[in-house]
Amino acid sequence: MHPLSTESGASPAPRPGPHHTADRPAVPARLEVRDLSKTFAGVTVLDRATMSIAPGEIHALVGQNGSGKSTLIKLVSGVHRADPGGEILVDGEHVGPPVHPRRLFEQGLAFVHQDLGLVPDLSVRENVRVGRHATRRLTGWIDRRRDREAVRRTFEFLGLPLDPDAKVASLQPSERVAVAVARALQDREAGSGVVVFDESSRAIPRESLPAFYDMIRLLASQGTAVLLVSHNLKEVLAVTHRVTALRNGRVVETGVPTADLDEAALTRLVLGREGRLDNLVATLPARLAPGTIQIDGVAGGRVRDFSARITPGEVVGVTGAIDSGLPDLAALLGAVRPAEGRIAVEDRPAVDLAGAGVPDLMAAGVALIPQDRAAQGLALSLTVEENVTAPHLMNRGHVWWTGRKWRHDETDYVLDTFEVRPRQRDAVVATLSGGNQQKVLMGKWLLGRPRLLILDDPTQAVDVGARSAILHATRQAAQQGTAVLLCSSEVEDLAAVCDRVLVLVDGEVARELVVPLTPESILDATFPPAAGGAA
Ligand SMILES: Nc1ncnc2c1ncn2[C@@H]1O[C@H](COP(=O)(O)OP(=O)(O)OP(=O)(O)O)[C@@H](O)[C@H]1O
Repeated sequence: MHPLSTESGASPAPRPGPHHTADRPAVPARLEVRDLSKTFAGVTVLDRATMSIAPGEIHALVGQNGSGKSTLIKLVSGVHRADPGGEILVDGEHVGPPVHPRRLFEQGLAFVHQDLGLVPDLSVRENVRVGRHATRRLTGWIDRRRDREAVRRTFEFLGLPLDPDAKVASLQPSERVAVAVARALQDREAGSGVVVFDESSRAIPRESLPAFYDMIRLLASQGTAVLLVSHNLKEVLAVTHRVTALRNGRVVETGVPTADLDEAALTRLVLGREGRLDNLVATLPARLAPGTIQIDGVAGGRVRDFSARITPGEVVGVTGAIDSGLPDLAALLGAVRPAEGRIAVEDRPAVDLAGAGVPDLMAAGVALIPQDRAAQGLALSLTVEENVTAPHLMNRGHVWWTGRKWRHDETDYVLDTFEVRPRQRDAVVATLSGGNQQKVLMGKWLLGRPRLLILDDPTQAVDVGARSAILHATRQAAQQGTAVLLCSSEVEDLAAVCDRVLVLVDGEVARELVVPLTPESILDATFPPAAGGAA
């Protein structure tokens, strides 16, 4: 088995202990939610959700973008107040709603969000103990020695020998997750509590995932319950014991044993229909158009020298390990980060990235669909229609009027192509779920028919159905003459849509793969087995 494949972290966790036996009283669920509902402005987005998790269980919460997963988590964590009528119990004790953060802490409910909420410049000790520092009795000063001891004990329990004085910025991604977990679980007995990982694995590169899964299994083996919110169906199948699926705000199935599911069955559970990821290179073959896009000598961050030649109509993938420069590349090419290098689009004058900004690239026909959609891609306080049509007003509108029909039509096209939910042109983007925001962003840039489209991990945070729609739209954009550069570590995505894949090593293109591509061939070229050393 490949040391870095998802399977390397994939042996299922031991099953949690039985809920009750003939000679022992029934053990209450570690976490139980009963009939939790949430209504925003008259719209019920979660409707009487009920589920329970046993001590020692790893439970998955799955569902399409906008199905209500985050809303359910936010009701349990007290970020949102549930509609009247529901109940949250931990170890059989009522904890809300309303939920008080202090009560959650006492009951051992801990939440690890995708961004982890750590301060990179502070030490492990400072991050873990913030708000809970031990103080000296007489002076009230922070007692670093006691803090350090408390942190060391917590890491012992997690099986990780982390130095409490190390800066968080210097840690591996999986170690950072451990710091977030340690902060959540400190001062608590081993085996107690519930840890909710809300799409946390998105913060972790592929090569560090096995270590993260091992930590989850260790927590569960000690009796802690784990709730894993995830769009990654392979991860759900590999790591969890049971699954709860939400669809349109309702629990459609709960407590389904993962052992009874395969990827197709889990996809049906999420989507309510089949959702196979086709090989789009075969179904939508390349239609190369005349012209060339030449990228030369791009450098910045860990990227030392990236050059590529792309033909309009071609989808070229770029991949690499976390330290290859891949995470920096799209932002450099899109002039979002300071960069050197040049991009020449067909016969237009080359854009010098050293002096260029986003408007220069847009004028040259280059569009970047960034990862950080809130900071770089979307105006969160505007509506879907305003976001989708804003970049095109100058082309489609008129000096005196902006036109309404084309704006409605193009917004409807995006809403339908990507199945954005809710399907409302006037929905404020901030109120959409994360995955639905991603779909709006993709549609917004595809409508502009760019000459070069740079995609930065476009399927992160999207459900299995939207992922297929996004990859389909990518291939279609290429067929209409756009040159596409897809920067991604998702080997299934790359294999499904790319005509070629460039592999970055140490900031330079080290290998080039051509069709036929498979996830395995891309993985092997990215992490050659001889290199070994899985995390
Ligand atoms: N503050 C809010 N105001 C109005 N509607 C909201 C608000 N927060 C969430 N919603 C709506 O509630 C629904 C459920 O959103 P939620 O974020 O729970 O989905 P999700 O399953 O977590 O999606 P994703 O997988 O994309 O993160 C969506 O239709 C969303 O637009």
